[in-house]
Amino acid sequence: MSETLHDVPHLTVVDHPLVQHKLSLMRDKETSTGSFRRLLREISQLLAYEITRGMPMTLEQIETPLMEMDAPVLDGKKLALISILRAGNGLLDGVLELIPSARVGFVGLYRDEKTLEPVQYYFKVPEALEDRLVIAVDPMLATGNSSVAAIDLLKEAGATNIRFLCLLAAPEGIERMKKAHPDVPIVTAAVDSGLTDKGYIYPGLGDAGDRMFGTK
Ligand SMILES: O=P(O)(O)OC[C@H]1O[C@H](OP(=O)(O)OP(=O)(O)O)[C@H](O)[C@@H]1O
Ligand SMILES: O=c1cc[nH]c(=O)[nH]1
Ligand SMILES: [Mg+2]
Repeated sequence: MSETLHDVPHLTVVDHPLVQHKLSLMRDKETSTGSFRRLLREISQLLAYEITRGMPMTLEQIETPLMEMDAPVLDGKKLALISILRAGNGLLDGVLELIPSARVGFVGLYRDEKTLEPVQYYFKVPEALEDRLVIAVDPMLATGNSSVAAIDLLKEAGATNIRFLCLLAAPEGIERMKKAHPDVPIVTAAVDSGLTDKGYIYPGLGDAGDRMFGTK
């Protein structure tokens, strides 16, 4: 009852009207920090629905008030959600509400503003990654440098079944991920036009971490 890797497309854009409406509100520069955070949490749950498609299932015998039945339930080890700090936490919170039993890990990375290369400052992930579906979350896939580095680290730690969840992607980042990690399906709410010369997604929504936490 589970999907194989080949059934999951490399890129899925969730074009559901609710996702698109909330994303437009998030893009608006007048949207407050509080609303931005709330909208991201709401969208993350809609995206989580898509990225968890095809999770392994098994049948468990239960008794309804009327009769016994073999009911489908999730199978296998608890999945691992990996937040790419800091902006990943905005997606993590919502997904965790939907999958409260998930194990959680953190990869601390920030982008050097000049080189656009990721700088690592933290790494802590659940045990037995090799036996789990691993979902890495970060709202922004721009050059792809951060997500490629985070997934390199997850693979080094043993992960073999990884998916990547983001809110906005640039074509450049998708290409980079496809080259470096063709085995990692990506789910996003939108693919924008490109990158500015400073590496920002265009038209984008600005710096997700700053907008989420009110920093600048
Ligand atoms: O695809 P890339 O070009 O690597 O850019 C994307 C990265 O940039 C942002 O993080 P940032 O470095 O701003 O750190 P933050 O989450 O702490 O704000 C974002 O959350 C991604 O991690
Ligand atoms: O547009 C972008 C690109 C990278 N990181 C962000 O937060 N926003
Ligand atoms: Mg940032």
